[in-house]
Amino acid sequence: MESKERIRFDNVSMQYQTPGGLLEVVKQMSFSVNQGDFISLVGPSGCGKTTLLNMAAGFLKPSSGVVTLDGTPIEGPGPDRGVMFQEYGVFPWLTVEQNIAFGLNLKANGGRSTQEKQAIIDRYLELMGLSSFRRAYPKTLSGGMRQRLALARTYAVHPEFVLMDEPFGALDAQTRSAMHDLLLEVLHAEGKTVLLITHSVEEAVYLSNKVLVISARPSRIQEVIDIPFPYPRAHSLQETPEFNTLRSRIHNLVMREYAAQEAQAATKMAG
Ligand SMILES: Nc1ncnc2c1ncn2[C@@H]1O[C@H](COP(=O)(O)OP(=O)(O)OP(=O)(O)O)[C@@H](O)[C@H]1O
Repeated sequence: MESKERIRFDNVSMQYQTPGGLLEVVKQMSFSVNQGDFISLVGPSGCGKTTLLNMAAGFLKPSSGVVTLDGTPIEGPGPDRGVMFQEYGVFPWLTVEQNIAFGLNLKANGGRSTQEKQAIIDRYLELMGLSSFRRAYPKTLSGGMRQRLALARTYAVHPEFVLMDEPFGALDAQTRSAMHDLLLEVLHAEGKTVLLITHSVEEAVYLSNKVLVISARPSRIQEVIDIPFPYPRAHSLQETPEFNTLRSRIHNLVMREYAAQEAQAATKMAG
């Protein structure tokens, strides 16, 4: 059964004004994000993935076309959409606990009593294994712990949508893998809808129910690949032939687009 459409990119194009002229980044792209989807965007560097995420977040408007949420054009950011960027997105001047509390104390997320807020903070401290570091400052934490704190901050305000731009890129393989499972656990418990940008095809296949391969610029959707594995998922999935078949299929598609983008860049240099 197809679930309800929530976010829709409808014939979206984006051009940026650059010193070298108008750069056509996204071209007439249409796709939907349904309730409960975990969609990964993969594609060559500079193909416009962050641009698309920023449109869903409400930080950017398309040059033409429209991005809607439940049928209404997105006009700006909102507490229903939690955004997590590559940089960890934690405030160095606040303690772990204050970082998690930050979003909860914003007016847009108002309406909760002090006890309710404390219960949410305690729950995420516990879930992310940060309880004994509640009064620590981010600089005293490891990369993985800072990443968990960033996730806790994003989740604490209970956004319906989690929009993530390469959130695990800087982590070592083990921490990354632990973060994947933690993410799947929280999503399973709280039923969120996710858009993730990643350069790791493996990560995309392991986490998503759908992978969008974005083409070289001007970008279109090259292919939408359904990932049929049921949730909850376990690491052993990554050892199966089915997983590897999908991984190499998507990898080949992405490599082709990387090559196309490189060729474009080379032509430009030569011209
Ligand atoms: N505000 C801007 N002004 C001009 N050009 C921009 C602007 N923002 C992005 N670009 C350009 O648009 C293209 C797409 O950028 P975007 O960050 O969306 O790509 P991306 O697919 O997320 O890249 P990466 O995988 O490297 O993070 C890039 O060539 C970038 O330099």
